[in-house]
Amino acid sequence: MTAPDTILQAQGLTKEFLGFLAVKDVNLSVKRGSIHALIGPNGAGKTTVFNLLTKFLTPSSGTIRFDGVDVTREQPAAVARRGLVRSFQISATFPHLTVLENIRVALQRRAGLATQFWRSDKVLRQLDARARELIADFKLDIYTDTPAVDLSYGRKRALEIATTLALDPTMLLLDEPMAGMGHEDIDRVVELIRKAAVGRTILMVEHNLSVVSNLCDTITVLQRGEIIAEGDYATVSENPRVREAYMGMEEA
Ligand SMILES: Nc1ncnc2c1ncn2[C@@H]1O[C@H](COP(=O)(O)OP(=O)(O)OP(=O)(O)O)[C@@H](O)[C@H]1O
Repeated sequence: MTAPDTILQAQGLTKEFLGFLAVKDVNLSVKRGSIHALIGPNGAGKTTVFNLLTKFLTPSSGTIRFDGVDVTREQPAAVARRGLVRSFQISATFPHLTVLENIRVALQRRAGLATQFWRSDKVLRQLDARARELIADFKLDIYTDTPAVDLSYGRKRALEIATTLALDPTMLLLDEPMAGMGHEDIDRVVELIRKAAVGRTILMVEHNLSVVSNLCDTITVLQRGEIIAEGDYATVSENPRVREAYMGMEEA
């Protein structure tokens, strides 16, 4: 039975690749409205769990329930329609479209208008208003008419998150949102994620422990495919198994 405040629950999740157990009997509950991180040293199985949860991989055994529904056998697009959306899954940005055009395309997809450009001016004007709101939320105003390809790396990630939010997901899964970013961009994206989390649940795989400590309510630590600790940052960072797993890796 799933507790009502649990939005995503994996039970006994296992993934075997040709005899190698990359994920072993993982039981994970994500609380509705929380920002939850999945961390662990290289090769711990984070990406595999992430791909299992978003249905990009089929589990060897175990179940996944989202919002009270068993989605273990569903296709990625079907779970995305239920509101469990992986950043960059549906919303990859188009490099030669401007910021406004990229967000408009995502909003049109959500509204089911992607192939109906003949829709009334009124509907398109409403989409434009929402697009400009998202652009302002993400502080991309001065880049409204800039092609995505000309944005800095951090702003490109901001645009990608904005296009994902245009789909208005209930739960957002982010795979290493800070990868390859400098300090200034990291601070900006942390704020964006905090904003994106209002009224939503977020699960992220992230290597940057200072980001995790500052942003996440719950942290699940994986090592060799198994959960070795879970709790808030203070709790997991004091756990001897976690300290051992991360020994000498704090700055990684
Ligand atoms: N398609 C695959 N076939 C075989 N082995 C795989 C496959 N995908 C992942 N693995 C193995 O499963 C283990 C877990 O990999 P995974 O990428 O999930 O770890 P990770 O925690 O995301 O690591 P990183 O932090 O380095 O990205 C690794 O040993 C990896 O080599």
